[in-house]
Amino acid sequence: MEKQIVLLPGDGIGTEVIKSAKKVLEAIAEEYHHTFTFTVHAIGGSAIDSNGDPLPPSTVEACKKADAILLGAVGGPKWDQNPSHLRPEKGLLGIRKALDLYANLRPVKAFEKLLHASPLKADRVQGSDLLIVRELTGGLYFGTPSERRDDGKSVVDTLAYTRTEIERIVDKAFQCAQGRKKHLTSVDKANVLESSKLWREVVEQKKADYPEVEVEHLLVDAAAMKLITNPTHFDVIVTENMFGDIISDEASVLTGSLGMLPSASLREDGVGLYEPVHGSAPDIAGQGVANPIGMILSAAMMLRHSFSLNEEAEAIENAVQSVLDNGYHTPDLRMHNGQKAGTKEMTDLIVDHIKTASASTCIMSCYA
Ligand SMILES: NC(=O)C1=CN([C@@H]2O[C@H](COP(=O)(O)OP(=O)(O)OC[C@H]3O[C@@H](n4cnc5c(N)ncnc54)[C@H](O)[C@@H]3O)[C@@H](O)[C@H]2O)C=CC1
Ligand SMILES: CC(C)CC(=O)C(=O)O
Ligand SMILES: [Mg+2]
Repeated sequence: MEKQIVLLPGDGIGTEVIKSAKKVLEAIAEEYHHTFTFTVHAIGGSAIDSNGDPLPPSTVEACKKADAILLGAVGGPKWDQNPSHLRPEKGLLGIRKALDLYANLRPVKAFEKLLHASPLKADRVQGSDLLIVRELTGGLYFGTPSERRDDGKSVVDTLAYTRTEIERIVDKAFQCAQGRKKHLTSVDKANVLESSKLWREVVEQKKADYPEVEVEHLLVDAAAMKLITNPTHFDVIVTENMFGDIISDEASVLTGSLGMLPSASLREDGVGLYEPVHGSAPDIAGQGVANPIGMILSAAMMLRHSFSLNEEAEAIENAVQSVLDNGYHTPDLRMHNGQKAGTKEMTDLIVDHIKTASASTCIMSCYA
């Protein structure tokens, strides 16, 4: 298979972990006989520095032509005081909107070996396996007006959704639930917000189209509490943009680190951008210690969702699992035992495992 992949490293640890994903994909290409061609384009703070624009038109054009996109992370203190239109985050929001990537899938799975890396009690975390389906192109991050008023004495942000925008993300979540444990939790603030009342109405209406899926509604404050007190209660969670942003960082605590979580941002036709859930982590950038697993698992999601390469995606996931099972982990995972590894070492261990596993599969099939 031949595929064109656009890499958007961005800023901070984004530039470090994207190298890991590329290395892993190169190993997959070699072992499974695919041709992946990578081109690098600017986004975020580094694009402000190079092009005076957090999302240069050339980046958007390249992304539109690509078979899939991998993004590291954007942002950093250097650009924090910039005016809103020159913030790195505008680049990320801009590419999501430009490609209509409305469905953000954020799987959260507690690895057995890392149960003690979570500050939560291991017996609570054990067996956690949930999927957050976050609406990604509407809500507060995109509403207008969003501005200071009265010489800075007041301010307004706007939370707007159309029924159609809610319907398509709710449909996506029901479809995900159908392929999993058939339990859907819709998270909103329908006791206060009009937008949430419409959200709940749409979920109730869509229920009839997916009779096998059990549906519940939770208010976001209670959902945040239940997510860490009873995480195995959840299968698929569907929620609007900002609630999804917040509860997914919270859910990462189940895995031991924000650096573990991957994501896929999808358009209706399957076009996708894949990125870890974390940001540019300025506190550890440049030290070679960033956890590459969220980024590497995002590359696996790319293989599965954009290229239908399920076996190859599984090869990456199995390699990650094995390296963790062998006791290796980056320093963000607070473990009492095991072997600490940096970004490059973790990546090389994962690559080695992919190569060894593929070689042994070949030997077994040759003798079969
Ligand atoms: N998708 C994106 O590009 C995102 C960008 N940001 C931006 O990133 C910058 C920093 O934001 P923060 O609030 O600090 O969030 P962050 O996600 O960058 O970091 C939060 C904490 O988690 C740790 N962490 C995150 N990823 C890690 C990894 N792979 N390995 C080890 N530790 C990891 C960091 O060291 C930090 O202590 C800001 O400019 C923000 O706007 C934030 C979230 C998402
Ligand atoms: C620019 C932010 C909305 C990025 C973020 O925190 C996210 O998508 O998780
Ligand atoms: Mg976030």
